[in-house]
Amino acid sequence: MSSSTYSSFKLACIQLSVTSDKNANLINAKSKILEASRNGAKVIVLPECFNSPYGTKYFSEYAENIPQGESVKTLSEAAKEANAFVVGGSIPERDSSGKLYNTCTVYDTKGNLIVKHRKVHLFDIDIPGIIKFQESETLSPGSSLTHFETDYGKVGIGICYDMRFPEMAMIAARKGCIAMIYPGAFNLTTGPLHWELLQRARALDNQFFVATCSPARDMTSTYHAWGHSTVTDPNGQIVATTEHEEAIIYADIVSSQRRFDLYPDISAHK
Ligand SMILES: NC(=O)CC(=O)C(=O)O
Repeated sequence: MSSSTYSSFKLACIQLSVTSDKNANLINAKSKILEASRNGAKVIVLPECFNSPYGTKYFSEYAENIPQGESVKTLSEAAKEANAFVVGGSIPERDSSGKLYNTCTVYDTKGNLIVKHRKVHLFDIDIPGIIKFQESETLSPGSSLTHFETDYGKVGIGICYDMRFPEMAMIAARKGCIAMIYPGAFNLTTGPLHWELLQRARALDNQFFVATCSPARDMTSTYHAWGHSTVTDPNGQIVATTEHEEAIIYADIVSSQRRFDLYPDISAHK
């Protein structure tokens, strides 16, 4: 399909309440996916670490093999029932050698797992007395960039900290993506500083939509997510956002007039 024939679609970001009960998280995620679909969403996004609390001490316990694990099964069923593309936030993944990753899985409208993205840039921060979080204590980084085709155009995927590295979004744009989607969980320190600024910058630089999807904030958990799931348009304007409670936000995404089918792939330039 050429980019000129792509149509617009409704995108939903589910700012999910995540608990320490994995099964409850999966049931809640599926029910919210079906709710978003009833409201017309055709691409539905979950937050970073949606089946587990976000914290290095939890990753091993909640990790699953992909595609054998129960989270893939639930999301596949949900995508099929919803007849929508599902960007499955992220889950801790354990590969066959025992390494752990922070991984996003994506499903088509038939429930097929079409692509997975392992977080490339691991979030290591140490601001003495304020926040210390070291994903690299337990996780390994992914080593590839990820894009997938929908009926509406190509979409790029990054996870949270990946948003701080502009090259990923730029390459996605040059490859013809109409949007970049970042499941993410900033926090009460970095959220107010950079969450909105980064996504507006990525959108404006690349003249495409950017969507971010956070877990809802839980002040009883060890990591306090910023929330504020947001969709930004190619002008850098916010078209949908929310505060920090559980919520679903919706935005209409329209494909751009740029003709990537006619331009050389400058990301391949040596
Ligand atoms: N959680 C992350 O990966 C990133 C983050 O919180 C930040 O960059 O700030």
